[in-house]
Amino acid sequence: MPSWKDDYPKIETVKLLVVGAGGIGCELLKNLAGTGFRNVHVIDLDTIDISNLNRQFLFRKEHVSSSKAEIATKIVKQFCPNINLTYDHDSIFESKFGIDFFKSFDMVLNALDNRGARNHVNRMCYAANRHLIESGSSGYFGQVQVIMRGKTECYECQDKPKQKTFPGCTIRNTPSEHIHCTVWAKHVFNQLFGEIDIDDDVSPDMQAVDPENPDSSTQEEREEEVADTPAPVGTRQWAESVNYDAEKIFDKLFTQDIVYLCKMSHLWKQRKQPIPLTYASALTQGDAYSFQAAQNKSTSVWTVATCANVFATCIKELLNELKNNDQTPLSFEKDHPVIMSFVAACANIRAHIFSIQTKSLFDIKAMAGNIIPAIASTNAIVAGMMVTECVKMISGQEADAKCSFLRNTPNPRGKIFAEQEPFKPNPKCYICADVRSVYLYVNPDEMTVGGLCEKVLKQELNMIAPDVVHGGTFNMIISSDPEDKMDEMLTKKLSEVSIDNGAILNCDDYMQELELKLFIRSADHLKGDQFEVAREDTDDKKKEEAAAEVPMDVSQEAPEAPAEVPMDVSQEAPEAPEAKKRKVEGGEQEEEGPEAKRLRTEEQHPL
Ligand SMILES: Nc1ncnc2c1ncn2[C@@H]1O[C@H](COP(=O)(O)OP(=O)(O)OP(=O)(O)O)[C@@H](O)[C@H]1O
Ligand SMILES: [Zn+2]
Repeated sequence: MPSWKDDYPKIETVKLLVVGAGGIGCELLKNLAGTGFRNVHVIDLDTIDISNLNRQFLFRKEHVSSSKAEIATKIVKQFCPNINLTYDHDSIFESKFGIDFFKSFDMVLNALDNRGARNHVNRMCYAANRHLIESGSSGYFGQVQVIMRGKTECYECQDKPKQKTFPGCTIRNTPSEHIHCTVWAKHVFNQLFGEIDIDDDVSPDMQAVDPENPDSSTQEEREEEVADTPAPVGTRQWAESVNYDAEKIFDKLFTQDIVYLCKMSHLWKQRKQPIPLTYASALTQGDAYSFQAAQNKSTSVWTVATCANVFATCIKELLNELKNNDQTPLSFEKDHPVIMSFVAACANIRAHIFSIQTKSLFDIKAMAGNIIPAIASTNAIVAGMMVTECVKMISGQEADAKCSFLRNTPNPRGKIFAEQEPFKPNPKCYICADVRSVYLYVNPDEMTVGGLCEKVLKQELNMIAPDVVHGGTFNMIISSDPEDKMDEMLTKKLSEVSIDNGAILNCDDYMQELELKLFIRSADHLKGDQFEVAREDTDDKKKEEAAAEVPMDVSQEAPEAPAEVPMDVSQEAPEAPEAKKRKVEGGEQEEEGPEAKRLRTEEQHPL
């Protein structure tokens, strides 16, 4: 039987790197082997979880807890012994996977599940000048993006919508939906056992103005309400002072803090007041199942008494885990039964207190882990499209390469599968443009150098080990070399190291071979480490727009119709690109980035 190999002989010689051996990765490896690819290396950091077995078909029950990359390699080799398939059980962020490593492959295929890793591979492929095929799926939505340096958009050319965040005061003071309680419970977990982030405080916020009724109280009234009550103490500090006694922690979180909240009467003028709950009374509310018994009831809603029991057991278990790990902070992991049960119990008790419907462990896990059901057939179609594009790209048909989308409902042409030409690179992209710049809006008297490093450069801009030099003073502000001993510098406010409005910072990430300029713009309304980033200077943009504006009465002409959008992708007309800052912290949901709106393809952008 004729095979693709006859028409595309390069299939047998090219070397491919596959990053991720999960839902899409398993399908992809099987397809590559079946198509005749002979040289493939796969990297995955994870081990097989029982919940993967329904769709990651290379894995069986006996493989649970083994390396995904290792087992995928072993099983593919069983049905395709000729393949030279090798693996690493590691994170793609490891320094051993540097630019030279990427250069040792002809092409890279991503089968990842998070933006940080995708951004990183995008940068490495850009620096190594290797084509990349990106993929993603989310329920019935699937997407494949072809990325060719200098020819197409890169993965980061357009801003992507941020994950939904909630105002801090809703989480701390006035939850109205279960998700608010779940977010709060995750913060409680971090406060007690994880890395403390001051933005994740869980005690009542007495400064908070009611977000839904901002005029319902004055500052004086709010201070008056709680004048005779000492402000709540930090959760970790409290827990340590009572030796992590579960009952006492329960009573602080669900009795004392709630009593304090009730005193903030302006919050309860138009909504139901929460009802404080003691540990002793919680144990009397319904059947009290043990932690073990509760695990078998993951799809039923636990009683308040069961939640209290689970809460207490989990505190003991997590404290032991902390001790056994030399006090290394724990991090939230939805597949860790004790952590997840703690979060579920805590969220449900809070929901109960605020008269919000409680939920099952299963449902809370989906919310806490942002789980959208993974569908095997979506992954299979996506992996199939990746191989099709890969074959085109290795065989001189780059011009025919397409981005493709799978939708959950047919488009106006009656299709659920759509293809589109890849877009040209965005000249304002801070990864693939010739001049790379980012405008950073901060309050230089409040943001610290440490905040700049962790929150802006690492978390927002996904740098791995940034070095930063002040463009005016040439002083080193941040160093990736621990020998430079910059600890004291990290505690300084930006203004103390001459980073004020107009300053330019030269940032460099050695591993990603990424250099970019950070233009500082002072924004006094921002507090602490809050910041906003933009691809262009929004002040200049506004001036340009004002200068270009035609006085209303001079032109009566209708605005020009916008350029056509490829039919298959969207029937909506594109909106004029607009410079919009993205608010990153501070809680409000962010606006879409400038060009993200252009095509209105967000529904089809699960990547
Ligand atoms: N930095 C990274 N380096 C290597 N592999 C990674 C990295 N980040 C994520 N991955 C891998 O990418 C794969 C993505 O697969 P998938 O989306 O099916 O996720 P999953 O964890 O297997 O499933 P689920 O999230 O639904 O439980 C995972 O196997 C994950 O371990
Ligand atoms: Zn780009």
